[in-house]
Amino acid sequence: MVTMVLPYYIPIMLNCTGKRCVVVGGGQIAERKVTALIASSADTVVISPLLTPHLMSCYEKGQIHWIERGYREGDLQGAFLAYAVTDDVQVNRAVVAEAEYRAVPVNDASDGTRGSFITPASLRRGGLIVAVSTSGAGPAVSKRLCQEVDAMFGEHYEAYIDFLGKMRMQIKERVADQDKRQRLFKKLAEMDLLTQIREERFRPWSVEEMTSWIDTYREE
Ligand SMILES: C[C@@]1(CC(=O)O)c2cc3[nH]c(cc4nc(cc5[nH]c(cc(n2)[C@H]1CCC(=O)O)[C@@](C)(CC(=O)O)[C@@H]5CCC(=O)O)C(CC(=O)O)=C4CCC(=O)O)c(CCC(=O)O)c3CC(=O)O
Ligand SMILES: NC(=O)C1=CN([C@@H]2O[C@H](COP(=O)(O)OP(=O)(O)OC[C@H]3O[C@@H](n4cnc5c(N)ncnc54)[C@H](O)[C@@H]3O)[C@@H](O)[C@H]2O)C=CC1
Repeated sequence: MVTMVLPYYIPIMLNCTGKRCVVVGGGQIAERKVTALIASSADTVVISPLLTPHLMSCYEKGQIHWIERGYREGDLQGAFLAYAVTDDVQVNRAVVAEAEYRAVPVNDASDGTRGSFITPASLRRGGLIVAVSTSGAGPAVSKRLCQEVDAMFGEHYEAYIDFLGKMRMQIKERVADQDKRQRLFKKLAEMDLLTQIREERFRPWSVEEMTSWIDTYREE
């Protein structure tokens, strides 16, 4: 019998804004990783002798830096995050080795188990992120499951998440007592707004409505 032990991955949400993220390789897979980095306003550096037309247009628009050559040891200096996404397994291995030496988190697209992190399939609704991973066992399945979840979550989730964020801010501003805050957050999470959202009856609250809700429930 073949036994396969998958790594026990820890899911995290990484804030790459303004951070130097180095992508080694400029092909189709690099394109996927770079698209996410650009969206996150990372300081994205692509090292590759060639770029896909899409990556070239990102470069022309000033969305990425491009180092037009093959990878060299030392390229990960000052990196916050690294992706080894060339079609040359040896190069990807060398990138991973340098990343390990420099303690930079690294993704190896040609062998998930070699890098320190893998990329889940994901969907967004404003601040809501749903990420799906199979720990590398079946990336295409991650993609399909994510599409299924995508179909379950209507566009209205964006308004809901926006509402949650604003309410949380109001509660933090107005309620100093830790226990009271906790109770309000719990109450907020329990409110059946999702039914309203699904039935398209959800209407964003005004600040006055938010503060009056807080005042009503803070002493319970
Ligand atoms: C380990 C991981 C490392 C990483 O890249 O982070 C990895 C590795 C590999 N993928 C391979 C193949 C494919 N990958 C996809 C698609 C996606 N792959 C993604 C992630 C990951 N892929 C990480 C694990 C994720 C997890 O399971 O949790 C997604 C989710 C996110 C993204 O890439 O951004 C993205 C969907 C994006 C979307 O939703 O659209 C498809 C399907 C398609 O492209 O339609 C195929 C072909 C079908 C197949 O092979 O299953 C191969 C074999 C290469 C070869 O043949 O040599 C390897 C190498 C290996 O097996 O280690
Ligand atoms: N993680 C994933 O979802 C998937 C991963 N893969 C893996 O990812 C690898 C890359 O796939 P694609 O992007 O489709 O390949 P591709 O052939 O489109 O692109 C390869 C890129 O690597 C660059 N490159 C080659 N040697 C280099 C070097 N020494 N230094 C810097 N850049 C160099 C090339 O210029 C090219 O831009 C595949 O070989 C495969 O192992 C493949 C499919 C899915």
